[in-house]
Amino acid sequence: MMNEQLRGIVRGMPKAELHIHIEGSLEPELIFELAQRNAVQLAYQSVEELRAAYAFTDLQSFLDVYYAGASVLLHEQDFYDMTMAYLRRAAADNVRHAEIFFDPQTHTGRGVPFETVINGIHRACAEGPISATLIMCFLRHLSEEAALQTLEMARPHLDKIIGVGLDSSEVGHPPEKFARVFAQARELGLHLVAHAGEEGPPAYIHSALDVLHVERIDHGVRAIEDAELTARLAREQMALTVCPLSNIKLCVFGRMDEHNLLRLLDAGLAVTINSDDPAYFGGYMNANFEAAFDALPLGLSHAQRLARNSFAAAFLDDATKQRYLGEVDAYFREVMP
Ligand code: HPA
Ligand SMILES: [Zn+2]
Repeated sequence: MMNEQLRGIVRGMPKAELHIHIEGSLEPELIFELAQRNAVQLAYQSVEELRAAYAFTDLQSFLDVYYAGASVLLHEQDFYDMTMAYLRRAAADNVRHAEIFFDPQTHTGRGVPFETVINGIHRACAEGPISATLIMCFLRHLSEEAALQTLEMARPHLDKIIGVGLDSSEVGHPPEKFARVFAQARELGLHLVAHAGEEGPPAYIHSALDVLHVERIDHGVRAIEDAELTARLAREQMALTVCPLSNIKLCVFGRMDEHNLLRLLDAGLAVTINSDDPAYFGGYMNANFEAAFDALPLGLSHAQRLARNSFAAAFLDDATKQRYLGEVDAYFREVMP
């Protein structure tokens, strides 16, 4: 258990969030409010009954509930309200900058127009209390053809996204399946990331790097099973966007004191801490930091390193990045005993 002084420092430090699915920030209360507003019938009778369904055994058991929750999003204002609620909550945790994933296919598959989704989310980012940019994710359980069509739909909106990512059911859907769509996104000058090594094997991290040419690995915790890969990730300072509470809720690790976050840091990897789907996994950024710091022997120097890593791995221009890194260092000079 960390001491209260360190807890205060970790809560107050400036940080960036690089792994947040905006649909995963939809709180049960807002799901019910939107269901009522839009006359959508849910399979759950109450907020309590919905929350009771948040007992996951693996990634797929979560995704089934997560896609059901997203079914209440119909109008641009719904996407705006969801995103604004997240940005306000992140600001309260001293998140200065967020790079937000969204899953257009979850909505276009239900007949919601692509522009309804992106315009609502983007307008909230433009008006919200913190800096925020968007990464469009392809659902890997669907075909590469469907991903290519989604990239086509995004073409008139390229000024609203900074990159593309890959999420949903990992095992059985390796990065190679999306080689052509990532090549096209790269041609368009978009940043590239992919979920890899959450439930999938280290081989998926290799192919995310070598076939898709990603610039960050989302999760990546299974890298540690491959010593050569671990050494490469350290050598290349390839950022991992680790999500501690997510990993426990989805049973990637049995308990937080078994999480390999500190082992990854000790191996020299560019680890960051993130919330993934905060409405479903028990907390936003500071809850993730506190859960990790409570269970693992992490100290002040780790806190500073994690805060620095989050800005260093962000898709920001160099001057902005240096300004945030300077802000982190100034904060730690101030609080250092
Ligand atoms: O943690 C995740 N993994 C894969 N897909 C997802 N979609 C939302 N969260 C996740
Ligand atoms: Zn994720």
